[in-house]
Parts: sequence; structure tokens; C-alpha cells
Amino acid sequence: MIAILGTGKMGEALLSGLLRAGTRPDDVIATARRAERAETLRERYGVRVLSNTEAAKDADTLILAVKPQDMGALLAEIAPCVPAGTLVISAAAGITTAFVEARLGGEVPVVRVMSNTPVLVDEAMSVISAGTHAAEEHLRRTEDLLRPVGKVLRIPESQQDAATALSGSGPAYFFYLVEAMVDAGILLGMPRAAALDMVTQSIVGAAIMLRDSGEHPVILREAVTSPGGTTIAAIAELERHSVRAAFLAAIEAARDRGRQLASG
Ligand SMILES: NC(=O)C1=CN([C@@H]2O[C@H](COP(=O)(O)OP(=O)(O)OC[C@H]3O[C@@H](n4cnc5c(N)ncnc54)[C@H](O)[C@@H]3O)[C@@H](O)[C@H]2O)C=CC1
Ligand SMILES: O=C(O)[C@@H]1CCC=N1
Repeated sequence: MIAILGTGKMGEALLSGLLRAGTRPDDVIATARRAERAETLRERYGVRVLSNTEAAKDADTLILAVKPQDMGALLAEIAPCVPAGTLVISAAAGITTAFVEARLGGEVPVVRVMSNTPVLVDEAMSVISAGTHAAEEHLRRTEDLLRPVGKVLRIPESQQDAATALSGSGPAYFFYLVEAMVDAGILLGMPRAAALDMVTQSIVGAAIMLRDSGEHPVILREAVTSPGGTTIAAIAELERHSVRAAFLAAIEAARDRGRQLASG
């Protein structure tokens, strides 16, 4: 029995992924703060929606998907009811396995996960790290849960905040880029819908080439960049505006913010 505690955007994405991957609704429990939300989840997925403490008692795997700021309160609430040996998977940015272990007590196996919203289309990037009491078996169980909804990579916990900044938040940077490129299309007089289509198909095509060709991104970019041509004119402007440096600074800022999150 798997319980998802805090079924918001990420929790719901994981819930829908588990069901698409063949987990039966009877084997999943969700929890929600508002009654209205609980009703929506029951209707939409046919799962049981219980209190956090009931879910913690019934499930052998808990996925904690509340905001980092709400994690302390959630752990305090469930700590007295988590049976020994329950696998606790924390999906929150910035929350360390030590934070969860200290609040649950005992020798609870904790696995920290950072996934991303493409879990909704089975193309998530999930990175996982073991806490002090999590063994190979617990990492395998976590991988088995996440693999049907995308790619899973084991990383040292010391790299989790960096991974959050890179792939956890990553989809947002691409959506932002698409917005900016569509605006450029508008500036050049294109209809918005056509511009969005062109940019979306370009980003999908580029992503698939990157994933499937095995080529380095520099090689792929150079193949588009003709001497004296249009692409290099654009790249020169991107360099003039320090876009690469902006990405380095932005992702470093996201990493730093992740480090602050557990303290609220
Ligand atoms: N949205 C994203 O792209 C990603 C989010 N995350 C992580 O996932 C977690 C959730 O983020 P979102 O889904 O975006 O936030 P969200 O606000 O959509 O979901 C959190 C949900 O938890 C509920 N909640 C809070 N306290 C609760 C409690 N005590 N009992 C039951 N439910 C409770 C809230 O009502 C809300 O529905 C965060 O820790 C975030 O760091 C990780 C990767 C990507
Ligand atoms: O913005 C956030 O804090 C969360 C964590 C990774 C993606 N979204």
C-alpha cells in the first residue's frame, strides 16, 4: 500500500503516474488538506483519501509531497503512527533525509527524491538518494515506483540541491524560453498560435535529437550554425546579452534557495 501525503501538483502527478503504470487504485491512499480537494481526488482517481495519520498507519510506503515549509508539521503529525520499517520517500525540495529521520525517530528508511512535472507525460527526471537507514532494497523499491514515469538516477545527497535547481525546476526554464521565443515571433509579426506551434515543434525536435542521437549539444548546435548565416547572428546577440552567464547565475540561485527551504 502506497500513500501520498499532500496531493497537490506534484503529488497528483505522481499519483496519476502510479495508476497509469498499473498500480490499482485500491493500493493507493492520498491525503489532502481541504475536503473539496479530497473529493476531487476520489472522483478523479478512485483512490481512498484518508487523514495523514490513517494513511501513515496503513501504508508500507509513504510519499511526502507537501511544500518544504509544511514538512515539519506533517512529520510531527505522523511521527507517532509510522510503523517501523515503513519506507518514507520525501519529494520536497531542500528537505534532507536527516531532517526527516530526526523527526520520525527510530531507524526509519528514508529516500529523498527530486522529480519534475513531466511525470505527467511519463518523461520525468527523478534523482534519488538514500538516507542513513535506507538500504539497496529501499532504493530499488523507489526506482520501481518512479521508473514507469520517466528516468531515474541515483545521486549522492550532497548533489540534491543542485539537481533540484537543474532538473526539478528545469522544465520551467524551457517554458520560459518558449514564452520568450514566441514573443520574438510576435515582434516579427507572426500570429501567436503559429509562433507557438513553430517554437513548440522546434523544442520537441531538438529535445528528441539530443536524447536519441547521442551527439553532444555543441555538435548539434554547430550543425544548425552556417558560416555567415542567420543562427550565428542570433548567437552573437545571446552572447552579447550574457545569456549563458545568466543561466549559470540563475541555476546557482535556485540551488541556494533549495538550501534555505527546510528552515522556512
Ligand atoms: N511543482 C514542481 O514542479 C515540483 C515540486 N516538487 C516538490 O513537491 C512538493 C509539492 O510541491 P507542489 O506539488 O508544487 O505544491 P502544491 O502546493 O501544489 O502541493 C502541496 C499540497 O500539500 C497539501 N498539504 C500541505 N500540508 C498538508 C498536510 N499537513 N496534510 C495534507 N496535505 C497537505 C497542500 O494543500 C497542497 O495541496 C514540494 O515540496 C516541492 O518542493 C518537486 C519537484 C518539482
Ligand atoms: O520551485 C520549487 O520550489 C519546486 C522545486 C522544484 C521545482 N519546483
